[in-house]
Formats: sequence, C-alpha cells, structure tokens
Amino acid sequence: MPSKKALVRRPGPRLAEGLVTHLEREPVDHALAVEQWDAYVEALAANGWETLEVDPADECPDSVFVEDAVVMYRNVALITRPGAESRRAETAGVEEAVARLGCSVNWIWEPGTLDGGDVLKIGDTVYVGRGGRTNAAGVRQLRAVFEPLGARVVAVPVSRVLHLKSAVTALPDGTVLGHLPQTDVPSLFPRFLPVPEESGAHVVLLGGDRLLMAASAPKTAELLAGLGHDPVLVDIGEFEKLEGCVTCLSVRLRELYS
Ligand SMILES: NC(=O)NCCC[C@H](N)C(=O)O
Repeated sequence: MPSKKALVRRPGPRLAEGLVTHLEREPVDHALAVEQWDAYVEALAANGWETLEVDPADECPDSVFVEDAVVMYRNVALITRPGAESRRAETAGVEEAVARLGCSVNWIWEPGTLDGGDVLKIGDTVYVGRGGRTNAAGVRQLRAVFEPLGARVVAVPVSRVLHLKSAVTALPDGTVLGHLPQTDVPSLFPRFLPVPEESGAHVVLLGGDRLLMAASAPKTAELLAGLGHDPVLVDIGEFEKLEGCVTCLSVRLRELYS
C-alpha cells in the first residue's frame, strides 16, 4: 500500500532574506508567511497526508523550500548539493529525516550541484532541469543513482526560470503542464498542456483527482476543473515573492517500505 507521508520544514526566522534570482525583491511579511505555511500543511493533512516536520535549519533563509534538499525515487533518497552555497547546510536535517524513515541514502558530490526543484518524475521517467542550480555533473550523478533502479533520466535545458518545476509539472495522467513563456523546450515532453498563468504550471498531486495549486492561478484552476480535476487552492503569496511554488514546500514520500 503506498505511503502518504510528506516532509515539510517550518519557515525559519531569516525567511525574508531568501534568495531571489528572476524576480525583483519584495518585502516578505513573516507572520503572514507562517500563516500561509500552516494552511499549506493543513491542506496536505486534510487530503490524507501525514506531515512530518524536518528539524529546522534556521541559519538558512530558504530552508522552508524543503524539496530542494532531496530527490526521492521509490524509497531511495538522493541528498542534493544545492546550487546556491547559502542553501548547502539545509541538507543535513533532511538526510536525517529520510534515514529515520528507512530510506536508503545517496548523495550528490562536488563538483555536482542539483536542486530538487529541478527534478520532475512522471512514472519511471525522471526529467532533470539543467540550469542555474543544477549542473552537468549533478545530472550525471543523478543518472548514475536512479538509472540502475529502472528510471529513464531525461535532461532538459532550463534558462528562463529558477528550476524545471518552476516551468512545468505534471497531472496524474502524465500530461505536462507548462506556461509557454517560461518553458525552454516544450516539445521534449510527449503530452504538453499550456496553461494561462505562470503559477498555474505548478501542481502537487494530492491523490485521486485532487491537485494542490496556488491561489494565484485561478484561470488555470478553472481550466483544470473543466477537464475533470479537483483543484485545492492555497495562498502562498509570501513564498512566491521568493520564487517558491506549491511543489517546493514539501517532499511527498509515496513508496516507503513499512
Ligand atoms: N523548488 C523550488 O521551486 N524552490 C524554490 C526556492 C526558492 C529560493 N528562494 C531559492 O532561490 O533557492
């Protein structure tokens, strides 16, 4: 039976200093961010996910974006080496959390860099964005860890946004959702559905027809509802100011052995 656990990490006190690369910096309201994070975690729980808090990494402003620190394939964890130096200390607590859950653990090593936000899994195909945070050595190391387990790793150029999953994610049937102006090479994906909003490209599969999406993408939510999906909207505006998306605030663990 598939597990439904999700790792999350509470926003740290330095959140407002988080990195911005493709956006103008805007002030972050810390109290509102914490409220939005609570509501995000609550939405996961309300949809049957047991949420597990990773120990804080309070010296790292971006630690709330927990998905960048680990990539899961089945019950195998690949601890990343984040492309931004200020994020490297985030991985220790995540490594501890996945090890405690019984995952086998692998690592990206120097000179490789890889952010979890650059990895999109659709069945056994693992798309990896090669861009500002993930380098060629990181792609090679990811391939070496996951291909022997049966994954097919497809590297995808990313130049217009922070991470591959800032541009595209996928529906339960494998259709890739993307906002065309942000997607370098849409033809790399076998089924591609353009969406009308940048944040509409980000969905977290909650199970069944349910899709967790940002409240900032109402037109895409309507489009997807019209196609028989069930969008669950959460306001993550304070995290969007730091280039965060619904995907990056959790790591879902669906294939743990227990
Ligand atoms: N996977 C993600 O989309 N992560 C968002 C990370 C945002 C953070 N401010 C960063 O620049 O690393």
